[in-house]
Amino acid sequence: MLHPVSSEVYFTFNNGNKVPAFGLGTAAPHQKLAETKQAVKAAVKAGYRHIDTAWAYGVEEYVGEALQELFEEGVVKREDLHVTTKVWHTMWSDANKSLNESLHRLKLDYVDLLLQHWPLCTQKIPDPHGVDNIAKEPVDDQGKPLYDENGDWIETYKQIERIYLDPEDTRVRAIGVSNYPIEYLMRVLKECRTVPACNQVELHPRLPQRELREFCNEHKIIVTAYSPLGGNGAPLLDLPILKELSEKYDASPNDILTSFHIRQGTIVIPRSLNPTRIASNLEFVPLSAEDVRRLNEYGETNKKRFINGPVSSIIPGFREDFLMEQHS
Ligand SMILES: NC(=O)C1=CN([C@@H]2O[C@H](COP(=O)(O)OP(=O)(O)OC[C@H]3O[C@@H](n4cnc5c(N)ncnc54)[C@H](OP(=O)(O)O)[C@@H]3O)[C@@H](O)[C@H]2O)C=CC1
Ligand SMILES: O=C1O[C@H](CO)[C@@H](O)[C@@H]1O
Repeated sequence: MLHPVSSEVYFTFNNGNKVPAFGLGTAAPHQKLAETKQAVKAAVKAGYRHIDTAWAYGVEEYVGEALQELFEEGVVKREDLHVTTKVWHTMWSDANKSLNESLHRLKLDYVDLLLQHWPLCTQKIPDPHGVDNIAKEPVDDQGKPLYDENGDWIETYKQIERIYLDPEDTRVRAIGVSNYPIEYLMRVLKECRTVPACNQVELHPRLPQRELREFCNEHKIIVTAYSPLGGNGAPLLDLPILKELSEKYDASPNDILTSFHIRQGTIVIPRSLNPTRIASNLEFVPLSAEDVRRLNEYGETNKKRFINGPVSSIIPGFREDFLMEQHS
């Protein structure tokens, strides 16, 4: 039986919109932001139809240049692409402004999915190295996070929802959240009209997030796995269980890690700036249910959250992991 390549697998959001299960992540290292343009072009030419980006990555202009050239070259039409962007926590009270800045840089008049990037409200602190000269992770001289004490994290989702529900506003096709724990999702389900289409969270064999995935599945919120390879340098590629499964299925560790998500109905958005890697990691590996279970079970005793820090450590789940890392 022929298996589809990962870029041919589509899921359906709770609003009926289709979304490619496999996408390209674009959170490039600070010194390589401009390389995002060639990465996006290589990905779309290789068959990717889902680009994940964000106001905070500082790459939207490069993504926009790539998309404009791909449209002009006839490689792909806008309607055949899914583009996600996100509202950062320094812009917690300015979702509309953030969206407009993203659309301008992306050279698009709509995005397929707008996410609240973090359920946090932080202060706008000047930083020449930040996006729009605003510090990405504002902290004081002692490293203490500078939250906006007037802020309520749900306000950002409510602003995004107002944009989405306005029949005159065509800038957003679906809305969702990122880095939301169950407790925060429950508050949104109680206080808001729109069930998030997606919750984008760190997800991989060292952080399987079983309870969160079950909650999201129960409420028809599609989970998107970020940092599926473990972030910079892809530390997860060296897991012993991956070497075993790579041999068993005659597939690369990358393809095992991404297929693991698609097999369980999770969107996955690996990042690479390497055109050869981008073009080569599209094989969908038909992992058995037992091997999917084993990969999820691995994290029960080998837990590791790669994306965390002082600013995110007030979020349930992140807090415990941050303290554990501090004392390990
Ligand atoms: N919502 C949120 O808060 C977050 C969202 N994200 C999203 O998820 C995406 C993916 O997560 P991210 O943390 O970027 O990282 P990934 O887990 O996707 O890993 C990317 C890294 O893996 C490397 N890599 C890929 N393949 C190989 C290989 N075969 N051998 C060696 N190294 C390899 C890449 O290097 P190279 O470029 O050289 O291939 C890069 O350094 C992000 O880009 C972003 O879009 C990420 C974090 C948080
Ligand atoms: O989306 C994001 O990407 C970076 C790390 O890759 C993280 O800080 C942010 O949440």
